[in-house]
Amino acid sequence: MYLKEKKMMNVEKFQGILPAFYACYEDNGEVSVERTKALVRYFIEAGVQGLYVNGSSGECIYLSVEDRKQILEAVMAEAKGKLRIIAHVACNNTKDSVELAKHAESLGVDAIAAIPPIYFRLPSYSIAEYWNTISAAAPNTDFIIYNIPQLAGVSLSKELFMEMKKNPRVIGVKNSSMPVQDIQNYKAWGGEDFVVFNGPDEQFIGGRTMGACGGIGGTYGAMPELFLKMNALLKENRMEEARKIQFAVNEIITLLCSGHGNMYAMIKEVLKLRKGLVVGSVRSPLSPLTEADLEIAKKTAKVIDETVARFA
Ligand SMILES: CC(=O)N[C@H](C=O)[C@@H](O)[C@H](O)[C@H](O)CO
Ligand SMILES: CC(=O)C(=O)O
Repeated sequence: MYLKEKKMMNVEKFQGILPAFYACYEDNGEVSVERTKALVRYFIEAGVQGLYVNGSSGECIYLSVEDRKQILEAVMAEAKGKLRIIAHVACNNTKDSVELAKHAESLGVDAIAAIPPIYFRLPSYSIAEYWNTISAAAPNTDFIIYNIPQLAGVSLSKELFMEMKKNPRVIGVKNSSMPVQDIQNYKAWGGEDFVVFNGPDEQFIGGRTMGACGGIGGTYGAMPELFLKMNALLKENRMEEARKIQFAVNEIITLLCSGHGNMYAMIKEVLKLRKGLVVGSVRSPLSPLTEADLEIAKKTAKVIDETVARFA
């Protein structure tokens, strides 16, 4: 008798809490390798399952191809073998995206991901061709579709989904649309081992309940303890307790968004206050914090600490 090695299911492999990684800058605004590595170490210590690198929260839209390579290299240097790494590689033109896809594969990431091309409203077949060309540039790496219609201006229709399903490397969708039913649909169309991540942090428990195996989120980094706790409670079917945390988290997200400066600048300040991590501010045209925002950051950090002490 022999033991046949069981291949790990994708829904197991990508289970859990995968914070969207933030761009880390020097004080002069250039990408910081050291600060990037320090942020990775923070996430490892926090006990998250993986990271989503160079996505919306990573300010990908304002980074150069070189910046993005540098960030991913720094992340992989710290995280390889310790965290699942999904590299978002879309650049709004096929050529640069292909370059980043090849680069990501060469570093051994667990998956690549891409938004659709923005600005011009392209037909579905152009979007499919864009994604498939990117995927073909990383032929040994799984591909995840990033559906974020409110920002990208395109939503992942059934037609486009079915076209993409023909590509065997397409294993999942990171779904940031607001209807949680989209998650149910992608699961139903994708099949048992199709991975769907919840996008909107404000409805994490909703997305998980509708079939998401995990979440990728822009605010997880400010309070990973709370998302990890919600996920653990959901696994034990302790919905009432998870809901209490979700409601508290949503108040925190409202605070994070209440400054004059951009939410990611607020989160980075909160990281400094809570954990002593210095990762710089945000890149223009995103606005940095004002003096008055610093007070909001202090209040938010305090609320997070109190909420963690209460629930996690
Ligand atoms: C639109 C957007 O950026 N969505 C992110 C990813 O799905 C979320 O993680 C948000 O950052 C979060 O829900 C805060 O609104
Ligand atoms: C999830 C998210 O916010 C990102 O794409 O970075």
